[in-house]
Parts: sequence; C-alpha cells; structure tokens
Amino acid sequence: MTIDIPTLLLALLSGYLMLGLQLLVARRGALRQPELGLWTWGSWGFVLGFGFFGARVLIPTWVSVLLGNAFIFGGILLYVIALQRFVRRPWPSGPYWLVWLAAVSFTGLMLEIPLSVRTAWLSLVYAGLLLPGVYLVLRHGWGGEASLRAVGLTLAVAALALILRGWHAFTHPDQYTDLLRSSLGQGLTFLCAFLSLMGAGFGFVLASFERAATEMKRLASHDGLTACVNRSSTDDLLAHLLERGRREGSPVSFAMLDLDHFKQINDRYGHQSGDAALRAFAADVRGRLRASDVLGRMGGEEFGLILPATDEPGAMRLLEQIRQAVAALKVRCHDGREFGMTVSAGLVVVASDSGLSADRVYALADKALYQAKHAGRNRVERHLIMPMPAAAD
Ligand SMILES: Nc1nc2c(ncn2[C@@H]2O[C@H](COP(=O)(O)OP(=O)(O)OP(=O)(O)O)[C@@H](O)[C@H]2O)c(=O)[nH]1
Repeated sequence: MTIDIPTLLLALLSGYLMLGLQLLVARRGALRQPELGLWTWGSWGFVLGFGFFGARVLIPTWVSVLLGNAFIFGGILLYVIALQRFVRRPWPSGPYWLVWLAAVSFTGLMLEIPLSVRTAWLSLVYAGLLLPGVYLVLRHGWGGEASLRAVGLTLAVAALALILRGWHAFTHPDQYTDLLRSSLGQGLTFLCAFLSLMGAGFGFVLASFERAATEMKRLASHDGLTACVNRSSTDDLLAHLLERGRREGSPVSFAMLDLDHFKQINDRYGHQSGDAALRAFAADVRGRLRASDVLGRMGGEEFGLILPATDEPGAMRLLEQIRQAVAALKVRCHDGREFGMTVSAGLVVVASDSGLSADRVYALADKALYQAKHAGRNRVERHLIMPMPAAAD
C-alpha cells in the first residue's frame, strides 16, 4: 500500500480551507472569543502552508519550501498561543530557548540541504513547538471542557508522529528525495501528524462551544456583575432550603442586605464605581460564608442571604461581622479617589416547624430591613419566627 502524497496534501488543504472558512463565518456571529480568533488565523496558516507545498509544480521549489514551512510554523504557533489563552495559564517554564533556536534555524535549512535532513529537522522543530501546547492542555485543561482533552491527546499524537517522521527521514533518507514522492513510511507519518492536527483544529472549536454553553448556563442562574446567584435562583433555593430545614428539624436564617445611600455613591463617584462597590461587597460577604450558605442578588443594591442550619445567635454574629467588615471596606475609583459604604440588614430566623412559605419569609425580612433603615441604617434588625403552636384537639 502507498499513500499518495499529492492527494493527501489536497485533502488536508481542503479540510483546513473548510475549517478556516467556517470559523471566519462563525466569528461574524456570536463566537467572538479572542482565542478562537487566534485559532482561525492558525487554520489559515495551515491552508496557506499546504497550498504553497502543493504549488511547487507551479512555483520555484525554494519559494514553496520557504513559504510553505513559514505558514505551517505560524499556524502551529498560533494554535499553541490560542491553547495557552484558553486554559488561562502562564507559559510553562522550561528550556524555551531550545524551541526558539530550532525555530530560527529552520530558515537556514531551506537552503541546499538534502530533503531527508530537512524533513528530519523540521519534523522535530514542529514537534518541539507543539509540546508546550500539549503540556498546557494535559496539565491545566484536563479538568475543563471534554473536547479540550481530545485536543490535547490529538496534539500529543501529532507531536509523536512528527518525531517518528523525523526519525524515519533520518534512517531512510532514500525515501525522502522528493516531498511529493509517495512511500509508505513517509505517507503514514505525514498522514498521522497532519490529520491529528486537523482533529485538534475541529476539537478546539467544539471546546469553545462547550465553554460558551457552560457560560450561558451560569449566566442563566447567576448575576453577571457580582457572580452571586440571581433572584429567581435565590427564590428556588430559599424554598428548597426551608423545606430541607423542615425535614431535618433545623432552623434556617434568611437576611435581606441593602447598601445604604447607594444612590449617593453613584451620583458622587459614578456608576462604574458603584458597580465596583457592588462587586467588592459581594466578594467580601462571600468570603465569610460556609459552602452551604447562599448569597443572591435580588436586584440593584439589595442582596438575599440564606443560612441553612443556622440559629439566631449564629446568624446575628455573622451579620454583625459583615456589617463591620463592609463599613471598613474601601473602594477605589478609576481616578484614584477612595470611598466607603455601609449596609443595613433585616434578619428572619425560621424555626423548622414554623410552616412559613418563602414569600412570607421574604416579606418579614423586608420588614426587618425597613426597620433597620428607619432606625438610622448601618445596623441589623431581626425578626424571630417561633414554631407554630400545636393544633388543639
Ligand atoms: N452602579 C450601580 N448602581 C445600581 C445598580 N442597580 C441599582 N443601582 C442604583 O442603586 C440606587 C438605589 O437607590 P435607592 O433605592 O434610592 O436606595 P439608596 O440610595 O441605597 O438608599 P437606601 O437604600 O434608603 O439607603 C439607584 O441609584 C440605582 O440606580 C447597579 O447594578 N450598578
């Protein structure tokens, strides 16, 4: 069996052309992630690279070799940078100068050097360029999107195939007298290396889709500004946790928290600083909660805090800590000015057998909050719900 190299080149060229075109079209729509942009240009690098390799029947060989390799080199580089951005990790430390040395030296190899030596060397250079990307995905992207795992594995196969191709070219120079000459060893490794690069090409697009879908799911239940759960999720969670408290015989505390005179903060320091204050407040409060507690943004500068299995002294202690911490918090405006804020809270402690609905708990917490505002703000007011008296026989 032989694998016809010109046909293989044509197949790769058309495959990358399709990928590049589809990515260009997709990016005009909702898929605007910058790393997908890098991937798109990387794919076009492969289109041009394979195009120049195939065009050697029309253009001088040295032009085909130089430009073909330059574009493939750029394509691989853009793929690896896109992977690094995708996993949001710094570059791994390591002997990077080796990769760059290899990359720089590749232009010299375009000259009058036997094809087998050039093939061996370039295959190793390309494998070396792929390895940081493989490392980043396998080390830091493994727990994320399932499609990214497939990208890491296919790139690892590509790197391995390129190393094998380098070794094969070195040990069988007679099979590498012409790039377009078909031989089994040359064909198989070429096929394996570039098909796995292509698999990674499509895999990365799927991983980007996967991430966008996860983000959409998160946004459906969370507030984009503060990363707290949103109003409707808080409603559901409160009803669920009240029911659980009832079953388990434990009290549930619920507090409404409202930043004081927030309108003045917006008016004095600007809406952006107001947003920064909301983010700082939410982050500070979240940092004080147990994993089972829930902080929801009910709207504007109003938050709902659900504390399962928490009695009145425990809830009061936490709310008082929050009140003091918020009063000590400093937020910096973009012009360098700093400002502070205070918060008022209305607490309801629901005994396990109170039989109260979530709506009623909201109303009572709201009432306690109103009392806190009325009594001068920057304070916590509480409302205790006692167990329902046993029904008379
Ligand atoms: N920056 C920013 N401001 C918001 C956001 N949502 C609501 N606000 C502002 O929050 C302010 C709420 O004002 P009010 O309801 O009068 O309450 P307040 O000024 O905090 O007064 P008290 O609650 O009585 O202490 C309004 O000016 C809203 O525009 C937001 O997402 N970002």
